[in-house]
Amino acid sequence: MIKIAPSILSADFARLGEEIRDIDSAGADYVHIDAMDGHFVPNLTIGPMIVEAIRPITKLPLDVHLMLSNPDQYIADFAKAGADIISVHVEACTHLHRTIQLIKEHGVRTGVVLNPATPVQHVLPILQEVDLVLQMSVNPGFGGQQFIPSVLNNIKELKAYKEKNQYTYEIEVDGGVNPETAKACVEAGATVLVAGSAVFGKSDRSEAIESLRSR
Ligand SMILES: O=C(CO)[C@@H](O)[C@H](O)COP(=O)(O)O
Ligand SMILES: [Fe+2]
Repeated sequence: MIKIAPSILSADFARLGEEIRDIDSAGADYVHIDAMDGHFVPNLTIGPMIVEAIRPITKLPLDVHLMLSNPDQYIADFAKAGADIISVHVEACTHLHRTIQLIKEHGVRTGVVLNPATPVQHVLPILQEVDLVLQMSVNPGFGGQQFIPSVLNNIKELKAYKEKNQYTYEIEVDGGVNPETAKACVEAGATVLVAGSAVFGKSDRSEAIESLRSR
């Protein structure tokens, strides 16, 4: 069963609580939270205080995608705020293994993220250690961008490596996912689909989530 992780970056922030309750009752599997620092990516968004505020609203796992130049500095804060999964960009981590261990020490599930132009080879040594691999299908920083089809090759490689080594990591795709691009992602091996505009841009969130899941 494919999991759907609506990205609250495209939610109405003035009604964030209601928006999260809405996707929860509409059948979302995770709440995807994009934390951006204005340095690693050219945008500023959500910090641990917002994660803490969201935590009591839903029992869904909070899937926190860190787009920060120095993720180590904030992992404890996001963990204490209630994150269930914390994913860090391989491009931002000088000592990736150490960063992944730090997330584990806080009892949080771990994820590693690849930008569209990052070769899968860059994460192979860490795949044994992570619960999730997040393949970006747009350049990170903004919602509502167009899907980059070349990432499908990365997804296929991640799936093949997982099967060959009998690993259990989830393969999550993030950026420009809609019912059309979702089909290709799932065929390539994606198990979790992040969708911002394709869920929050629609008035009927149940229908939006279902059309992604059934693509
Ligand atoms: O991490 C990011 C963007 O950097 C994403 O999670 C976006 O929020 C996805 O938005 P859509 O492309 O689905 O509108
Ligand atoms: Fe994201």
